[in-house]
Amino acid sequence: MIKLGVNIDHVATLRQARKEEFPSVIAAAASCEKAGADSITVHLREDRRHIQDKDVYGLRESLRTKLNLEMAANEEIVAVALDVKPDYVCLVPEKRQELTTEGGLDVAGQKKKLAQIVAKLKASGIFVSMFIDADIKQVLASHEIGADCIELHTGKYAQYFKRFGKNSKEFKSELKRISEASNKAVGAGLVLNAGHGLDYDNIAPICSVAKMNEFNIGFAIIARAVFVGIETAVKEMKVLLK
Ligand SMILES: CC(=O)[C@@H](O)[C@H](O)COP(=O)(O)O
Ligand SMILES: NCC(=O)COP(=O)(O)O
Repeated sequence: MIKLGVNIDHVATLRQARKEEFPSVIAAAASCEKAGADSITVHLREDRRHIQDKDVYGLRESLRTKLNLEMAANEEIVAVALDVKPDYVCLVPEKRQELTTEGGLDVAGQKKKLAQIVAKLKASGIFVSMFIDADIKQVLASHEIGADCIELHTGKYAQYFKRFGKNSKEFKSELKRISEASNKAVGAGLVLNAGHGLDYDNIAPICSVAKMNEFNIGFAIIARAVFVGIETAVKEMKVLLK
């Protein structure tokens, strides 16, 4: 069964709307774990639009499963990661003006810088993942710089599912691209994860990708939780990963 990492950024989005102390990110994570989440993902952005440093430190103490910290490859955030020591770090691209993550990290274009950060994180016992597009060049570069894992960006997969439909040539071509990048990653000994824009409608086709380790899913689960509660929303997604 493919594991489920739940990204709880948007519990913090709601809290930050009023700069309140509730809804609690710590309590949300505990509910996700109770419902069967295999890990909890939070994205500590440079602009702190949702997750705050205190959330990351609090989750480090409170989680029973694993803490996956998504972050940009910058000095300030790397220092936080080295202090918190999450189980996993996933290096992602960030642009302040972006609504959400728009693409994968260009690992191939900055190998020297990223290799140094990967080495520092791994020396602290942190498992390092690279958030990349389904591009063989990026997969090979991730392996070259010593990453343990890749997380394939499924934003285009989700867009094409919605815009063209699962039987369209556009969607099938993107799923094929994901499968090819996945095979290359597994062949290189990388752990294979995927995420971004995955939801209850589009999750089935990507479950067929061989050796998929874990999906990181956030927005769709938190949106569903508004109506059914977070435990039910997580359980409903877990069932789809069987
Ligand atoms: C990297 C990725 O696709 C998401 O995990 C990321 O967290 C999206 O950023 P927001 O959560 O700020 O939308
Ligand atoms: N890395 C993907 C993630 O953690 C969640 O992305 P989304 O489901 O909120 O789009």
